[in-house]
Amino acid sequence: MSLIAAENLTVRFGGSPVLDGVDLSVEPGEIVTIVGPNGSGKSTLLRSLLGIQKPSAGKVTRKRGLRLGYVPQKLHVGPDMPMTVRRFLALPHRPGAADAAAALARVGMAGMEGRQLIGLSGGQFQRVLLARALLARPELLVLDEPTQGLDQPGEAAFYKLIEEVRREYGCAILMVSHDLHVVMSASDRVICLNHHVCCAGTPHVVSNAPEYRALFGYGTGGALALYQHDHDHNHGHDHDHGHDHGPDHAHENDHAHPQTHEHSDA
Ligand SMILES: Nc1ncnc2c1ncn2[C@@H]1O[C@H](COP(=O)(O)OP(=O)(O)OP(=O)(O)O)[C@@H](O)[C@H]1O
Repeated sequence: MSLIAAENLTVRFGGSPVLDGVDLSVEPGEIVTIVGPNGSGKSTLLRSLLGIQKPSAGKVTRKRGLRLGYVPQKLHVGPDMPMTVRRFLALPHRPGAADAAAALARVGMAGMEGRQLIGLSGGQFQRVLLARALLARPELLVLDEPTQGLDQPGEAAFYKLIEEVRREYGCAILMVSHDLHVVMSASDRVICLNHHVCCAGTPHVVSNAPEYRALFGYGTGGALALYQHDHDHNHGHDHDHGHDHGPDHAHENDHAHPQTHEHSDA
């Protein structure tokens, strides 16, 4: 049974629909990524699935008792709003100290409970948002452009973390992303949205679809094909440059280098 499904989902804010007859489902354990141009309705689709946005037509079905974790696109914390990581993790439900510590450790932020949110780097803040979402022990983790504003190593490290979380928690992941090369290496399924579903399927299929190419161009499509990546292969050389980047950059560049390998599990 699907964890979540949209059927003929339509959302209008006045004029022409922002979402028009969208069908989508997420199955247990899979990573599904939504790509699409600016304003194509990606966030609206996530908000509809989460129940924050009411559809004009169609319906959303969730598995009964579905445990959801949500990492929003942006969260502005101003200097006039002092808040520690510990307090932030307690919104809206206060976790036990051990659970909070474990969630922070899982995202590479062990012992950071007492830090002020305002003092965190972009990458550290994203990790705290992820830790907060993990406290729900989600069966489905929903992320809206989780690496916006991060540099490329930070981005690659964050996606690697998401893959690890998926493995450990066995949760499905539904995300919106603009980081096309990472999307293509880290997703089981890609949905290309432009108010309606233009095309959907494995990264390989989508990157070669004419509908996708019409939106993103041949240049990008070519680059994406290069980025398709076998998760299990050995690169045959060491990507660790011999210095410690700290938690923000605890990457091995696994998904940051062009590879000519085809995706083995696509
Ligand atoms: N609550 C709202 N009221 C009116 N219009 C809205 C509302 N929410 C979204 N829109 C409009 O719907 C369209 C799609 O917005 P949405 O944020 O879903 O797109 P997106 O694909 O996520 O864009 P981006 O890639 O820029 O984040 C935009 O034109 C936006 O202005």
